[in-house]
Amino acid sequence: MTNQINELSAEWKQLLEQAFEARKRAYVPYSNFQVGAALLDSEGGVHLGCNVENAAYSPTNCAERTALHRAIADGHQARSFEAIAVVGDTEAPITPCGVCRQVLVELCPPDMPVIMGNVNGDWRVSTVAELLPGAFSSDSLTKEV
Ligand SMILES: O=c1ccn([C@H]2C[C@H](O)[C@@H](CO)O2)c(=O)[nH]1
Ligand SMILES: [Zn+2]
Repeated sequence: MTNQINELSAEWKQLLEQAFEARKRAYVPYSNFQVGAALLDSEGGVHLGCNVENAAYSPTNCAERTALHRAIADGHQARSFEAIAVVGDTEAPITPCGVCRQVLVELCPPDMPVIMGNVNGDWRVSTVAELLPGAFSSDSLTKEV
């Protein structure tokens, strides 16, 4: 089920708008598919990301990971984030790829909202844990011996 943008809280609406702006910076000579992300930190700061592609394809960085890694590099603590918005030109609201879901699980709280939108203003919200059920995470590496 999707919703229209005017039903969002003001904070999430603003985050989606920032993701929409970040999308314009995408470097996408191969797919021509622009994606933007905006990550809200615990102090109210916003970290923008766009997808950055590569001729060798696999080094391509998605918008979500650009924003997350940028925030970590700027000194923010893993799992201190409050929300992320992502926007792409998809028919339904864009949905993060599997690699980004794994990175979201690593760096964000499990109940953190992921606000997914498209350029038409459709949106839906899920949480990090809902997007990757049964995730392999840091917990999986801790075993009593
Ligand atoms: O949630 C998504 C889905 C795709 N992409 C990028 C990767 C690639 O550059 C292009 C096409 O898959 O879109 C993102 O940045 N985020
Ligand atoms: Zn991705």
